[in-house]
Amino acid sequence: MLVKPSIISGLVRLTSHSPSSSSSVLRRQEFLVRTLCGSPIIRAMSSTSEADAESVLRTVTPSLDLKRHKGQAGKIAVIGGCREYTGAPYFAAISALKIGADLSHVFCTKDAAPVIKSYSPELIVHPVLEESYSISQLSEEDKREVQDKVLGEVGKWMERFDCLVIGPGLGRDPFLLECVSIIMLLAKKSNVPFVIDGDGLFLVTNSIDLVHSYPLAVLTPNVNEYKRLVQKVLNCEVDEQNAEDQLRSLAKQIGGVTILRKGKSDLISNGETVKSVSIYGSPRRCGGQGDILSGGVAVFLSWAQQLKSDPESPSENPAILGCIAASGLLRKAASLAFTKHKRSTLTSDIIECLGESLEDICPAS
Ligand SMILES: NC(=O)C1=CN([C@@H]2O[C@H](COP(=O)(O)OP(=O)(O)OC[C@H]3O[C@@H](n4cnc5c(N)ncnc54)[C@H](OP(=O)(O)O)[C@@H]3O)[C@@H](O)[C@H]2O)[C@@H](O)CC1
Ligand SMILES: Nc1ncnc2c1ncn2[C@@H]1O[C@H](COP(=O)(O)OP(=O)(O)OP(=O)(O)O)[C@@H](O)[C@H]1O
Ligand SMILES: [Mg+2]
Repeated sequence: MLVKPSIISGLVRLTSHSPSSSSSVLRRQEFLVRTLCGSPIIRAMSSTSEADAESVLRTVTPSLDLKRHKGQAGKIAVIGGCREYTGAPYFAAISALKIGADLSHVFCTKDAAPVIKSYSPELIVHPVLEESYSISQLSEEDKREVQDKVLGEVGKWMERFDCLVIGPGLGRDPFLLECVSIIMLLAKKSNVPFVIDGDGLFLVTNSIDLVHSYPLAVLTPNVNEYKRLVQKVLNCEVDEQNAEDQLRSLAKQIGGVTILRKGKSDLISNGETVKSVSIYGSPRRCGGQGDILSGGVAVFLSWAQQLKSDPESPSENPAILGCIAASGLLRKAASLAFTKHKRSTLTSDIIECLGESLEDICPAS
């Protein structure tokens, strides 16, 4: 018997939206859903497969080895942080360290730098980005000089980084975004992978060429950011009934970049495969959880890239592995934080649970 997945999802909606599950009709519907979802036909027809996030985490996380030197477990840079937002770049950068990267830099505006530095002495903070208001009195020529200086400051570090996270708390200032566009070109020239999140997605959605066909680009849109991407690139609205196919088309249309669509289940595609991570996280939706994820993707992607030199390494694309690992770990940490803090769970509580959650899957010794 062939049953379309859309019929199944319709049935799931029917049962889950009903006020009571006590009637015999509903019980029959629930039985049908359970039976059909468990059938091999339906499993084979489903275009998405649930990733085994724990096994990916075990595969990509390097063992701690006394022979390794500082930097080998990852050097990450976050490009973000402006007058309004200082939390987002901090969350991304500190999460990278808490997961296991050796060094975490933040390139932010001059106003944001002292604030971010004061959150943590662990981060290396570069107050180099400029917003329009701070250069409004300058001539066009002087503005170009400022831009060159910004690019020089970031460029001299570029080849040392294993991955960039571009966008958490970046803001939308036009002068700043122009500089960040050129930083992306520099990263591509040096083959440095990057994760685009937050306002970085605002920039990329309006200039898709910045990431088009760059295989080392990962986009991590939330619900709003995804909607804007779909509208701009596919020229249509988000289609929840065909979410996996639409995500695959979107990634393909952007030349095979990897997209992690955040939501109740995280969906990941590079235009070919579609994977989901649905393990239970937390019902708290406090701001900043996406920032943890972007820092995590950067670290796990870097580790998965290192594995490529190993002949026994998994054949899966490192960007996909990085997304699966980061999503799985964030969800596990969010769940643990929620058991401890319930309604008062905050992003900082989840960050505190990253170590314990990873330890549970990949013990340090
Ligand atoms: N503690 C912190 O520092 C945190 C900081 N965070 C940082 O916040 C930034 C935005 O991320 P977010 O997640 O609020 O974006 P999202 O859901 O698209 O927007 C919701 C609505 O707001 C609006 N809007 C947004 N930005 C706007 C702007 N600059 N100017 C004008 N409108 C703007 C947007 O409107 P629209 O674009 O649809 O017109 C939408 O309706 C990003 O840098 C993120 O990293 C977060 O990571 C959380 C923790
Ligand atoms: N409805 C949901 N149920 C369970 N988990 C969710 C849900 N929505 C998002 N998440 C989880 O929270 C993480 C962050 O997603 P979210 O959509 O909050 O990002 P964001 O809006 O970019 O966050 P930020 O506030 O950092 O900008 C995702 O990895 C996802 O696993
Ligand atoms: Mg976000």
